[in-house]
Amino acid sequence: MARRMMSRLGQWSSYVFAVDFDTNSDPIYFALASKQSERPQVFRNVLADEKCYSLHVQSDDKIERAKFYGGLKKKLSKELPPECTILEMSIFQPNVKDSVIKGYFLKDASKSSATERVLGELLRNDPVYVCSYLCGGEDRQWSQHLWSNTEDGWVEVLEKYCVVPAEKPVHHPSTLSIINYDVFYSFEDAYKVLQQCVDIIPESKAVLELVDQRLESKEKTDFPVIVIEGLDATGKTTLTESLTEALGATLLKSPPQCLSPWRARFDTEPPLIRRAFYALGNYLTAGQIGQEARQAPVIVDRYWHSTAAYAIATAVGGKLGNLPQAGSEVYGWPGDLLRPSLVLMLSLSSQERMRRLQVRGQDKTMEEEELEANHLFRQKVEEAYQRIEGPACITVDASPSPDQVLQQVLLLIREKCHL
Ligand SMILES: Nc1ncnc2c1ncn2[C@@H]1O[C@H](COP(=O)(O)OP(=O)(O)OP(=O)(O)O)[C@@H](O)[C@H]1O
Ligand SMILES: Nc1ccn([C@@H]2O[C@H](COP(=O)(O)O)[C@@H](O)[C@H]2O)c(=O)n1
Repeated sequence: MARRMMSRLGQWSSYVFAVDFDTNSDPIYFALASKQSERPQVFRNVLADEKCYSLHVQSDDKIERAKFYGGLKKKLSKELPPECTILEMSIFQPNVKDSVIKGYFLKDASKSSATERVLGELLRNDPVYVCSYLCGGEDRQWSQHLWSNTEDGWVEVLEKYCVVPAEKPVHHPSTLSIINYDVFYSFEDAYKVLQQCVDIIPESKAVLELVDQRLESKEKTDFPVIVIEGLDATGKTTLTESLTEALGATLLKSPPQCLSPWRARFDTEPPLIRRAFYALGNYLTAGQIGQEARQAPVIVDRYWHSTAAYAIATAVGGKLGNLPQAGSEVYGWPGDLLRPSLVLMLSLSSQERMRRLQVRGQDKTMEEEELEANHLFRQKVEEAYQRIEGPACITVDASPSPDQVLQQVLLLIREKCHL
């Protein structure tokens, strides 16, 4: 296993390592070299005398990688000593899509050998490779030592590399693997992921059978299709119901009702699988839209913007500025997904949204917990919503009363859709 990794790191000169020591600042970027660099020390100010390690998931099967990585942090948190800090880490080739290898960097302030024991077990049993980082010599330089397990189960240390500074890349590494890992831009790409999950997630078969029976959606619809978007508790359900009545429209939602039996199951899966599920939900809804928009206007509660915005905001680590720039291909609309006539995004102050959440009193999903706890995540979702094109969303102030919001939206629809 480690030998295979060596072949991968054998090209280490083209790889950069990124460690997120603080989500509010840039990662520490470093590379590996056969000899020390005269440039400033890499880990100065972030490491003292802790023992440091890294582990990365390595498998040619992206489902296996996603599944194992999805459970790895929980496993490490459970088995490592509490004094061991777990930091996000990635190895990547700058500007090379799909080159990211995700993993963790461990700062171990414990005095025990528990961490090495846990890492040795992982190396022997799982698709990972493990390295340790040592600081030595008069010049206090850091070096990376690759582990390999031997036939009799011991861990030996293979060649070492010098840790040297690397330039900050143009794009944050987390943006290099969004396409077809966090967001799917074609039916086929999403479908393939669930096909590969049939053996490990039996529910995938039932979802695929439903998707195989989906209605074909036309590019153009006879009646307008209006999508209502927004964070949780902004008033989408309230507005879509009143809009449906006011316009004599048909109300649909994504994911569609027929996927409800499996939604909670796929919500527990890593992004690769979960987002493929929601992407297929949009295609199912698109088929229903195409059929219903022959007879009447259609109102849709969440659609592509929700799927892409939450996935991008979840995938992109660190600062708000790490989001791909507006105009990036990640904000594009799938070429094979029905485009609505109008997308309205309900906007609300955090305070009012939290009030409405509390008044509603429903259980919060993990994502709602994250939105509530993590201001940075909420900013990324809202910013990603605004950058999605094809069509872009129009922001609507959702703070007035339900009826005032309804009247405001009816005016917009009449203006934009000539209804
Ligand atoms: N314009 C409004 N003014 C005050 N309260 C509102 C308004 N619209 C909705 N609410 C209330 O806010 C709460 C959330 O509304 P609603 O369920 O429609 O939001 P939502 O966006 O569909 O939420 P979620 O996406 O989490 O399902 C409900 O208690 C609802 O009665
Ligand atoms: N088209 C969609 C709709 C939803 N999602 C994901 O589900 C989350 C919660 O949706 P609720 O309607 O239950 O609030 C949402 O935050 C998205 O992560 C999606 O991806 N695509």
